Amino acid sequence: MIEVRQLVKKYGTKTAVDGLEFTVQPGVVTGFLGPNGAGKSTTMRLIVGLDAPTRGTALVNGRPYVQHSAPLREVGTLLEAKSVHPGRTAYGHLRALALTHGISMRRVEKVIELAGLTAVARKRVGGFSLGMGQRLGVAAALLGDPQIIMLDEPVNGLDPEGVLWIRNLLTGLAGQGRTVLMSSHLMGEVAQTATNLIIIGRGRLLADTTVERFIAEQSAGGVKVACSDPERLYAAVIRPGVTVTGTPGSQELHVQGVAARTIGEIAAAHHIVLYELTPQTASLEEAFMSLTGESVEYHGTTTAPSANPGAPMRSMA
Ligand SMILES: Nc1ncnc2c1ncn2[C@@H]1O[C@H](COP(=O)(O)OP(=O)(O)OP(=O)(O)O)[C@@H](O)[C@H]1O
Repeated sequence: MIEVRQLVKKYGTKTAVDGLEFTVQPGVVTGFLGPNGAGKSTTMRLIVGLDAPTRGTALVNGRPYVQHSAPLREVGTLLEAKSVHPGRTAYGHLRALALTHGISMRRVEKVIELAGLTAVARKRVGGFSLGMGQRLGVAAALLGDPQIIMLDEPVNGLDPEGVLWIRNLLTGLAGQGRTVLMSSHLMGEVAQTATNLIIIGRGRLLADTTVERFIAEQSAGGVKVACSDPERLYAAVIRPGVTVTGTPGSQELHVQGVAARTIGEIAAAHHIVLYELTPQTASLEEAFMSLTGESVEYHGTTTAPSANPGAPMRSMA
């Protein structure tokens, strides 16, 4: 378990982490999200004692990281600024780490295999691709067979096979009861891999929830309907509290305030053929954007094209 309590980190006048408070539970993968500069990497560095907090505490398995006698066995980390000597081989790097932590060479072989690095284990790290470097970083994180695994952007640079490997690896580790915290900017990946979510913006906690609940809460909702006679369906479903939008001439309607099941029943009762009946849920990406819009520190200048959501169908009443 990771427990972050009233954590603050200031760099001069800049407050990178501003009173964060959350717990990362064992047994599930927790996604750690936030816009650029939100304070994710700083928080992770504070958790493993690479930086000292200005105030507050970060505990791993009940103690500050530095107080563990064999921290590599407690917490495995992949943080962005991983420095591996380019002249070293993957095996040499892991072997050196293992020797300083009393870890067996059998375990070194095991993590090399687990990370899919067997074919390149005796090659120099300087010639590794970004993806191979990531795999080596993950192998190093797993070396001590830790109960807590914390990975900053683990799928960065990985090809689709590598992304799938990380997904299965992390869910497998969580399934063994370990605590897994991963940061990522790839929302689709987080949605597929994580169960819990911690979202921060400008160093503050914005949400401590589950992926499912977060998407449900942030979704505008409604039901997309395509049918043989939208004007008759409109007349059949409309009542106070119900909004129906659509474009005249189109078979599609967007209905808010009536459950999909009820719309289906109404359509059947009126002998209207339904071609589509889809409850609308936001993607994690859309939900994230709607929550963090205010907290984005670095804005681009591109304007998104208009979504043209369609006009309310008052004229069809
Ligand atoms: N050593 C440092 N000195 C000064 N400011 C820093 C330092 N490290 C981080 N910061 C600042 O603290 C804020 C949080 O940075 P951090 O790297 O933790 O964010 P992040 O959420 O990991 O961002 P990204 O998604 O871009 O990696 C940023 O404004 C950053 O510029």
